Amino acid sequence: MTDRLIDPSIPRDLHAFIASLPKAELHVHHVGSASPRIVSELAARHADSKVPSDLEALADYFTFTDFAHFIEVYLSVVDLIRTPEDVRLLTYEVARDLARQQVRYAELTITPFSSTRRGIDEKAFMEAIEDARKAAEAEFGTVLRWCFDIPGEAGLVSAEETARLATDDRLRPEGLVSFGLGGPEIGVPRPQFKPYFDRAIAAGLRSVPHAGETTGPETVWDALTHLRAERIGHGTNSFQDPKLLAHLAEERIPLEVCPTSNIATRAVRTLDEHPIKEFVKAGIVVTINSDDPPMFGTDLNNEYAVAARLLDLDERGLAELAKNAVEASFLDEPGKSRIKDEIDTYTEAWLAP
Ligand SMILES: O=C(O)c1cccc(C(=O)CC[C@H]2O[C@@H](n3cnc4c(=O)[nH]cnc43)[C@H](O)[C@@H]2O)c1
Ligand SMILES: [Zn+2]
Repeated sequence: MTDRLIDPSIPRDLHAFIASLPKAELHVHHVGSASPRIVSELAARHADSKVPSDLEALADYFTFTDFAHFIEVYLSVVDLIRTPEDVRLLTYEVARDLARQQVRYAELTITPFSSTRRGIDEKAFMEAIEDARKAAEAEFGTVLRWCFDIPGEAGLVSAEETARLATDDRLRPEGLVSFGLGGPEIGVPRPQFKPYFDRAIAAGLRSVPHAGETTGPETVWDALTHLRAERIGHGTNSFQDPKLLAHLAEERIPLEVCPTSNIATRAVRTLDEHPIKEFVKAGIVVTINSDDPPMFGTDLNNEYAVAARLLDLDERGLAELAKNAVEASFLDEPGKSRIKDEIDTYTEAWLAP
């Protein structure tokens, strides 16, 4: 972690514990993980883009007035990814950044529609992500899996295309495990996506839509009822509905909580007002994630430090949080046990006198 991200209210040794803690990341976007170095390299390569290539200007560019502004900026970065080699490089570098943070397993949300509609060949796109996935696992030991998400605001044409790319046996990549729904929620009702989620689920994919990030608890109910969500992306506004909190806890539907993202997109005013504490109090399985880390000036380690502060966690509490993510993942049982054992061994060794 860079010094810029060190929270002075957290003891330095807790930061050190987090930095080496084996972790799983369940909610992180492909393009949203492009490091400033990659964005600046691509922006310099494509001079017609409005994305600045200067690192300082980039920090300003990644300051958002609201969620709509965030999506506008996000799409300008999408515009920089123009060839299968850009896709491969981005994916491989994202894996490197995850590995540096001791992330053993990550489910990366990819929006293939945004790339194919911009002219990248669909087969070449799949080959690029798979090639990077295999290289990353061999070289860094980080296991990557994919979630293909519908960019809801782009309409049902994007839903159809995403469902096709996710379920066509000639295209569907080996690493694909789940199906999601992203983008703005306002004016994009969840129920209209039911047929596409039905197809994805029938093809063996797991359902992980974003919901309750920028709209209320009714969107989370819709995601559960119509899209058969097994985890909820964000779910932030669930706190407004005690019945929903009880349901999420009872059914053990994990929330993919991304605290800094919620502040950066102005979905929540301040970290101290974040409802994560209410989720834990309600008995919900909380997982900690980074969403679009460089765009939000964060990384997964920093999100764990934020959680430690907001939930008043020590090393054992942080280890439990890390195990929640492993348990809520779509990794197979032996894979889950391996990472959970590694977390326990690491924690006990750290705490040994
Ligand atoms: O690609 C297009 O042409 C396009 C056209 C219209 C709308 C869209 C989108 O809305 C793309 C949204 C994009 O945002 C990603 N994302 C990243 N972080 C988040 C988040 O915290 N909440 C929701 N969406 C997020 C998402 O994966 C989509 O790729 C695209
Ligand atoms: Zn997200």
